[in-house]
Amino acid sequence: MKNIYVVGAALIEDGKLLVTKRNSDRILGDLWEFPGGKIEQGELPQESLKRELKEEFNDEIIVGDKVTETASYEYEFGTVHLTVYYAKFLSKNFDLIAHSKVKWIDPAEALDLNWAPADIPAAQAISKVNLREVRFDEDH
Ligand SMILES: Nc1nc2c([nH]c(=O)n2[C@H]2C[C@H](O)[C@@H](COP(=O)(O)OP(=O)(O)OP(=O)(O)O)O2)c(=O)[nH]1
Repeated sequence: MKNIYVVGAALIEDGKLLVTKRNSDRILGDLWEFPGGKIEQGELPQESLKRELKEEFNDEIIVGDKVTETASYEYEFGTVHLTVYYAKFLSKNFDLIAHSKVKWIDPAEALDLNWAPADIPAAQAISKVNLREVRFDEDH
């Protein structure tokens, strides 16, 4: 089975979480996810995340701590190992290239979305967090 290493960003602002819906024509189309993508050879996960957000939204981000441990899910096309990191925007262009929809939600609402299956542990973890208390290195 093919292993696919993926990073996602839990982008937060004013206590809200940004969630994105995958375009219909992609693998796992129309499911909600954390924006991000595959880790490429030689990249640190945090570097992949910054590159993906630049590609997908044309935005710069700051990457913080992991939301929870890496979750693995066996899809028919391979096993995705997904790690989600807290992040925040430095710019906000939001060019929608890979997504059909984005919205800001309260953490508790994360439990109601139709997520890509690998995302469910991270979504559940975030649903219990007061996002206003999430700190980034530069805040210390
Ligand atoms: N970006 C992202 N991908 C996820 C999440 N959850 C999840 O199972 N995946 C899967 C979907 C894809 O198989 C893989 C990430 O690849 P990707 O986002 O680059 O999407 P893709 O395969 O459609 O694009 P490509 O690089 O092949 O062009 O991980 C998530 O929260 N974010």
